[in-house]
Amino acid sequence: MSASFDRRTAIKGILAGTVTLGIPTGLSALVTPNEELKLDSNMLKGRINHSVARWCFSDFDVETLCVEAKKIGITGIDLVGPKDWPILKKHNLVSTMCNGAELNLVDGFNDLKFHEQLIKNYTEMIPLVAEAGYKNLICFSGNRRGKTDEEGWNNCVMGLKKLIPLAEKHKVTLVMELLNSKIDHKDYQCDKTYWGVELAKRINSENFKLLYDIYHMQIDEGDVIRTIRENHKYIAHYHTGGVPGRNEIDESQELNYSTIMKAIGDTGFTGFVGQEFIPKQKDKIASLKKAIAICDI
Ligand SMILES: O=C(O)C(=O)CO
Repeated sequence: MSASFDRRTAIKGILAGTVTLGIPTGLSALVTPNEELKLDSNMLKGRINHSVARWCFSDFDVETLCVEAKKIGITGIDLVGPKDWPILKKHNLVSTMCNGAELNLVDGFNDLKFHEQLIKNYTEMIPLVAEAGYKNLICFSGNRRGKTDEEGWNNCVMGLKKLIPLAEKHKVTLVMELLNSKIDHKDYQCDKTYWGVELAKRINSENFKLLYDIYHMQIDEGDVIRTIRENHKYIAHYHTGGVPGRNEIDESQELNYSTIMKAIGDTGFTGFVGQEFIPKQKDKIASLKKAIAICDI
């Protein structure tokens, strides 16, 4: 039996539902760049809830991204604010990680001088998120700027604790993103899982959690699966991205996303995994489709 016959048989099996999608040696290894991957929402196993980060697909308008995302089984769009929520609603998609209350990534809750503006922004945004029926609102530590871990934790606790009663009342979770400070976000303070987890422990509310960005954490600390297993109760959301380069999450990069997804699934996670890679291939939707196939476990 030729290798190409094997591959075609396996692809047919996937389409017929007799071969499992997302196995580590599976779909990504079976589909060459020239072969179209057939994937639609009915073919997914449903153990992972899929979303996609709006900014990575900024070549498309929000409406087009909604249409294309829906076709391949994505049910949420990450990092959109109130202006675009009506478009998502029209397509029955969830705003899975709302944004719009943050100042930016470098000026965050770890610095008292930003608290007045941040508390105003989040106090206005939390009820809007709840009214729209959404759950997660992103926030950032901000850059360290010479602060010790302890100073950063204390300042974040002071600012965030003022918002937690409102978040609890509206059943909205404030989600702080872990970003790497080695390559992409030099000096960002919430750059290691232990730092975010310690903050979550001090805030001690189900309405404060972490966004574990697999791309960023592979760069800054590695040890992805063990870290997820040990800390999943503090994690509300995951982001993907190929390492190095933050491009496609396929065989061109170092992480085994199918295995990571299985580990996430095994923790009983019911939130969303957002694709947050910058597609390098010309057909960006084909890249997104393949990412969903890899993460469908
Ligand atoms: O800007 C980044 O690097 C992010 O991951 C934001 O979500």
